[in-house]
Amino acid sequence: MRTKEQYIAGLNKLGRNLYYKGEKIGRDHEDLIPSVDVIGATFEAARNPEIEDLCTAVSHLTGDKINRFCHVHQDTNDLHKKQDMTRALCQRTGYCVGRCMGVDALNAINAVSYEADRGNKGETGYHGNFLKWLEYFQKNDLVGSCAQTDAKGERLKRPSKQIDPDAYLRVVEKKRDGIVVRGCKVHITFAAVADEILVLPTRALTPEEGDYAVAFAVPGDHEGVKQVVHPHNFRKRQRLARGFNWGAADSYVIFDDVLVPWERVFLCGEHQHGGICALLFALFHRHSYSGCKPAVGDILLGLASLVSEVNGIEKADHVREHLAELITIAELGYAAGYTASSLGKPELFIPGVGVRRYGPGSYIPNSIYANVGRCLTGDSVYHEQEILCKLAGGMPATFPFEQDLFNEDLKPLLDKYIRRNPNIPVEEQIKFWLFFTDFACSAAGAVFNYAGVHGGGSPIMEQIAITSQFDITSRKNIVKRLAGMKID
Ligand SMILES: Cc1cc2nc3c(=O)[nH]c(=O)nc-3n(C[C@H](O)[C@H](O)[C@H](O)COP(=O)(O)OP(=O)(O)OC[C@H]3O[C@@H](n4cnc5c(N)ncnc54)[C@H](O)[C@@H]3O)c2cc1C
Repeated sequence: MRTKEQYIAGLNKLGRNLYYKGEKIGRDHEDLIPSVDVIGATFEAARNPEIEDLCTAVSHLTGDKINRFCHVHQDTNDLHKKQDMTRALCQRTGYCVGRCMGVDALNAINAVSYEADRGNKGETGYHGNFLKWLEYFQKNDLVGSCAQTDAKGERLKRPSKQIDPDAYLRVVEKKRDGIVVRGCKVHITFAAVADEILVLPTRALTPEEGDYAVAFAVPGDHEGVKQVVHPHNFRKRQRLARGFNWGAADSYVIFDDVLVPWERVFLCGEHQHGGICALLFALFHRHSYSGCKPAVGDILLGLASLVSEVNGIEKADHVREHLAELITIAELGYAAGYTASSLGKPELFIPGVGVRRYGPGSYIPNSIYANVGRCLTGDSVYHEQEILCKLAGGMPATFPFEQDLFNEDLKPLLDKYIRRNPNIPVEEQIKFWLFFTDFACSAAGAVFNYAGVHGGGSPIMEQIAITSQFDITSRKNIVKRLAGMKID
């Protein structure tokens, strides 16, 4: 396994294909440092005796000890550990830990490449390609990002009905040495600081949309790949350092006629498997959300509880109600993920087919529970913010800048007027309000809320997943029986 320093050294060897504010930048740009530190924390955790059991696994390919973010889940215990690792690391860094997109994508592709080869009666070698790539990925302890979301053009039109056929990434040419792909994947988190980008389809596809059914992996700086990067960082600090300086960076990843060698192609043309790959990545990712969202819930609860203390209102009745609500959302999200892990099997619900054994025996979380947890917690994001806003009052919106807090003319006056609870030193109150502002009332804070609602799919997508596979008929029959009605 690599150290954080080795990861950074690897990043700095990548070619300059990142565009930011009109310039080409290196991966050592100062606005990417918080993102690098977040991913760096996943390397440190794998070597930390306190948490290494959660953060490492034994490779089913080589028997080597590997970072859990590179692992294919072999049993329900692996699913539980991924969920708990995600919660623990998000608590440590203060928000998204970034490496789950890669592990979720590789687990989806592992199963889909196997099934596609089986469907093709062994005429394709997708799974062999994938396992070879996976061994390289695990041995070198690489960081993967997942590029699923396409530009998508007109929302109500399918890929094949778009005016611009490149609105969804597609294969434009098949050559002897590889495939040529064109398109743009948007909002790709941490792609700028990842070693590898795993690409897979966004949606269900029809037989004439085989060119869109493509999955592959390329290095982050692969020839023809351009990334337009948007970092989300907190306001810079000079004097009052945070416990962890969290940040993220999302990219528009443009594939400008990119040649992908055949050995890195894991699916190419099988439209049903393309749709299943989209669904399966979303499922693994919604399961990861049952780890990260409860961690964000832990931070929201800490903020709500501390802000009540700082404001001296902790004994007020409405505070108890709000704290109970925050705990309920986070813990129900966790419980749903826990159940999804416990009920995990090498099985998948396939729309129009039903539940069937899927993949080479690796474990897939239960889809109903992964989806209901994600739906509940994603839909609660702005309600949680409303609770924080009600408890905080207006302070986070107008809190003075750090330079003013330390200005010698102003410091005694600001200390005097910022102080609320006499039992908490004013310096502690200042640090608290600065962090509260970062988290709940900043540009980066606003981005997290969008990520909380849409990451892993908008709530409507979970509602479709839930209602399309839940046995609603049997519930109608319960009522019919109780009501004395005829059951068909
Ligand atoms: C901060 C952030 C990080 C992300 N990270 C990643 C990542 O790492 N990798 C990745 O692949 N993706 C990532 N995503 C993308 C995320 O999965 C998408 O935002 C989500 O799936 C919604 O897609 P969209 O943004 O294109 O929304 P849109 O599809 O534009 O949705 C906008 C509205 O249109 C509606 N709509 C869309 N299509 C239809 C339709 N056919 N019929 C009816 N209504 C429709 C939607 O319900 C919604 O109300 C990230 C998103 C965010 C915000």
